[in-house]
Amino acid sequence: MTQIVDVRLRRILDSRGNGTVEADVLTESGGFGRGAAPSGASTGEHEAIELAPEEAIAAARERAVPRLVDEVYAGDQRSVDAALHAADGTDDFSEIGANSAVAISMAAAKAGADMLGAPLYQHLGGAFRGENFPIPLGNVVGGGEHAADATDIQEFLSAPVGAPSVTDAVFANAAVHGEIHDILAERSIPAGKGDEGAWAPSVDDEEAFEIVAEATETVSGEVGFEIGFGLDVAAAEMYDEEDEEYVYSDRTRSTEEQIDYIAELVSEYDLVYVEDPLDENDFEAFADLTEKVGEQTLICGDDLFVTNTERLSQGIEQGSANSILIKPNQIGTLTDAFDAIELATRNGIEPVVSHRSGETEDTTIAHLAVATDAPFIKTGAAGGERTAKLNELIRIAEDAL
Ligand SMILES: C=C(OP(=O)(O)O)C(=O)O
Ligand SMILES: [Mg+2]
Repeated sequence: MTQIVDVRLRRILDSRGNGTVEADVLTESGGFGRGAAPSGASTGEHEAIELAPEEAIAAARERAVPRLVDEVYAGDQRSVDAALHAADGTDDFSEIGANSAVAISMAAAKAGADMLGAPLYQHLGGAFRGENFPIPLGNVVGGGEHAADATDIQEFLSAPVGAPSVTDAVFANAAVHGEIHDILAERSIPAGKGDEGAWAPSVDDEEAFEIVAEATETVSGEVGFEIGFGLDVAAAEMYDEEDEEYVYSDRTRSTEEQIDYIAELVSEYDLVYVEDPLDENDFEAFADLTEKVGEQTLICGDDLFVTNTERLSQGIEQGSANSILIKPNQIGTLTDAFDAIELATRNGIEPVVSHRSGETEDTTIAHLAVATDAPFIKTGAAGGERTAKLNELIRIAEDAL
């Protein structure tokens, strides 16, 4: 019933106005699924390879489509993703592009769900998925690779950890985003937005901490539940490999100083989450920091792990982190993303399902987070390609009751 009979690929726009790959998968009995690849700006060195969309589409048409059409069932996700790996033949999707692979993988999952008449989260998670909903981490102030002349730290993330429901949490993050707009106006600080819709004011990190702490406290008082905040430092982007130091606008920090700095920030601001506080190849420094503050906060590996089970296994062995970011396009298929989540969960590592800075209206990650019972999802606070996922979470929560 779910045998794939057609795969169509096209180039569409992403939220940065760049081209990306969209896939349609059709099945024998009329099932239909559509998936679109996101794209990173602060990409990890060890991610699967994104090709130019035209190149990825041509390669996938030649190598992957013949292995899928009349060969594989869309309802059997592991077979779909195994066919994509076989078609590519490398370990980083450098032949067909991780952008083609992830678009097809997500489209096939949706076609499978369509045929079964189940919502995607149900198809992926099955009857025994958990009953929890992810807490959304909302990017409210940012800079780094996502905005010029703004903060050194890439993302300041509102974290409504006390929200009674996913809907309350989504609206709380939007309120924090709005409150920050007001604070910036009061201080006469002009602010455009970065790639993910976060405010990108020309302030130093210290002032950004002050503003985000004030905004989360104010909104928390208004809504009556706890809203903390966290960071994506994206430290690999500021690490100078030759001089072995972290380069900030106003100073540099050695690895030891960076560890101490982050530990101080965790205590001072009660941070609930810190992503990529250190360089993407420094499993050891990550372990030192996790040893120091892992009881108080989540130390999350994004560029460190790149959703890759081999790198995650090394991190587990060395105690490098207690959380992992999950980005399906970093590894190329939903199966690989699921395997990373499963390995993490089995080892007490909290998975955070995540968008990319370049996004589309695709909502697969909202379903993936619910299907896998992930405790967090990072998918922005405002902006159409971000609210696509947040609004889908609200619908899923209503549907799942
Ligand atoms: C979402 C992120 O940014 P990008 O997609 O640019 O890697 C991130 O670093 O977590
Ligand atoms: Mg990151």
